[in-house]
Amino acid sequence: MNYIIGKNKEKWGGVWNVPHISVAYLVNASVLDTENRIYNFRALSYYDEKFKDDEDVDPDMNFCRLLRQNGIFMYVDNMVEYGHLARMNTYDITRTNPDFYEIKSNEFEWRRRYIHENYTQTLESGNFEQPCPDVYWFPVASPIFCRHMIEIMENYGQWSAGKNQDPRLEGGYESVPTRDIHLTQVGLDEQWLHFLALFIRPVQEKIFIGYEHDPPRALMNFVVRYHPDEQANLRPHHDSSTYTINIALNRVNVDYKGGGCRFVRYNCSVTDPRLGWSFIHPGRLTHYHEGLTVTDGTRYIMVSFVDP
Ligand SMILES: O=C(O)CCC(=O)C(=O)O
Ligand SMILES: [Fe+2]
Repeated sequence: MNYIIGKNKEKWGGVWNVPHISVAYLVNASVLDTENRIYNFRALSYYDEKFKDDEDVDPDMNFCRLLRQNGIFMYVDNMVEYGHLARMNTYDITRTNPDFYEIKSNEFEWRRRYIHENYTQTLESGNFEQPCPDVYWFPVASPIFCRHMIEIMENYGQWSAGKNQDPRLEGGYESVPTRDIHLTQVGLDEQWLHFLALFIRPVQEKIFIGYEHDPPRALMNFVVRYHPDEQANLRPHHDSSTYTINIALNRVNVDYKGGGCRFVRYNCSVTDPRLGWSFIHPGRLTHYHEGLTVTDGTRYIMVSFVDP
């Protein structure tokens, strides 16, 4: 009912007196006044002497029955936006930043919290900045996205050695290794594919016209950590991707100095990445590129090789 009416508020908006409500309600505190003991607040809907041993009594039914018996009216109201219920059954509180894992089950909240405030407007306008030839740049991740991603990785803590031998890979060998953590290691790989399909694919289709691959595939999704004493840069290479996503998770000249990405063929560097903005560029042939040296602090980026 709420769905149908919600779409036609002018015509159908109102407040209805109803005999039964469930799941979510606003209750005037006086109704639950413990002095009057109409209901026992301790067990709210369950408590009723008569049914206290009956496990089959539905809590909603019993609660509403008690209200009716005591002459307390119940209403459904679609005139005011009170919010909505998040799904909690998928929520895994053993994770660092469990909200971040909820992109599929609580997409509405996820989007509001983790997507950059200018993402939609940029996508709709179709005006994407192009700092180097066929390297485009767009806002996608909110500052909280960036912080939560770094926290998830640092909390997990098992950064790779940045060596050629890499037991996480099928062949056991990475020719251009970074010090990184893969999303599979923190249980975010499925969520990431959803993120690519929802938020990256529409941008890609507007920029590289005629390439349509739905849903996008990606096996290599990882956060790189650059630090002068660890890995400070990345030598020129191609990515094993049709296109690559590279999101800046922290701020140049605030969190680190130096860094950035240079495209060798065009002798073009982007040295002023913006927090939560992503590059999108072809992975092979023309876009031979390198990670420039970080001279101070720690630089974090989220990289994804899409359609390998
Ligand atoms: O440091 C950068 O921005 C480049 C990273 C990169 O090319 C990669 O991880 O494949
Ligand atoms: Fe790369």
